[in-house]
Amino acid sequence: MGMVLEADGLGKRYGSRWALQDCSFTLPEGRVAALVGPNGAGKSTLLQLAVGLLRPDAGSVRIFGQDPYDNVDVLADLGFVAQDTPLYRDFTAAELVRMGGKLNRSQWDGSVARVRLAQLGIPPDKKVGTLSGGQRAQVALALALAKRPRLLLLDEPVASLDPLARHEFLQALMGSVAETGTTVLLSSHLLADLERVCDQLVLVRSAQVQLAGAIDDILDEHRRLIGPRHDGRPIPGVATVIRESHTDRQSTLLVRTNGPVDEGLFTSSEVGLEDLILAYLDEPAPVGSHSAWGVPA
Ligand SMILES: Nc1ncnc2c1ncn2[C@@H]1O[C@H](COP(=O)(O)OP(=O)(O)OP(=O)(O)O)[C@@H](O)[C@H]1O
Repeated sequence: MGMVLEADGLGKRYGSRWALQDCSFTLPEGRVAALVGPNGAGKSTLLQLAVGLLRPDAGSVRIFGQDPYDNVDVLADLGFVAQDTPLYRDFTAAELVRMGGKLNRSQWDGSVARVRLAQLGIPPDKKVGTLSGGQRAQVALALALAKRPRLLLLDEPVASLDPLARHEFLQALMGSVAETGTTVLLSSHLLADLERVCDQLVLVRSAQVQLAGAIDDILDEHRRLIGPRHDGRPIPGVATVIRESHTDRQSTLLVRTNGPVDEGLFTSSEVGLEDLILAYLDEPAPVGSHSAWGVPA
């Protein structure tokens, strides 16, 4: 299977602080990948590196085998909706659809955008600057779908949509994926939505990729173990303890395995995607955060 996106040791620094560091993963063709992580983890930075809006300070990212910063030709196959869905506010939605047609001659299908926007009741003749935030997001998404990209990168696309619009948008996205085979990388904090539509996961925390791969494989690798109070000694079959809680006698551990775990000692059960992601995202505040605010740690 071809790789649409290959990140290798990818890093980006703002001043002396790494926004993304040593990031390596691949995204196979035709997959829908969830990009998750806490606020400030580096998700938008990763997406902007992938579309060539930022130049890496370390490592590389390749899109269809090419460096997106140096090869503008790659952009013809990319659709990107940035977090704040920037649009020319003085243009109407109809003008933006026409403009999309002029700027993207090869694969552009303006009827995709027109049909979507008509279904959503978005007026074609109103300046987009006067639409609501959710309506503007819908216009940006419709334009991205009309481009018929081979890779679609969406930075929190559904954050400003109402629940019904969110559901409908994700269905339309899945329809488009099924029809055209588009690969999607989609950042969101809405884990239940992601669980419904994604088959790949990229989890970023503290500027680093903690998990990346097929969701089924990742879930297979993790277990919840319940057993006698654990004293911290290595457990055969356990590579990493992700989260642990203890009572006087009993420990509950969420672990990443690297082999079979002794089921005589622990009761082992599967972990759901949402629980798994929450366990990985649960991290202490960075060193110095409390003193910076003058409050006790
Ligand atoms: N232009 C910039 N200049 C300086 N620092 C920046 C800039 N853009 C992002 N950062 C910093 O880089 C880090 C990663 O930011 P990024 O926007 O990639 O996070 P994110 O995971 O997308 O967050 P969120 O979920 O809140 O959108 C943060 O610490 C942020 O403050």
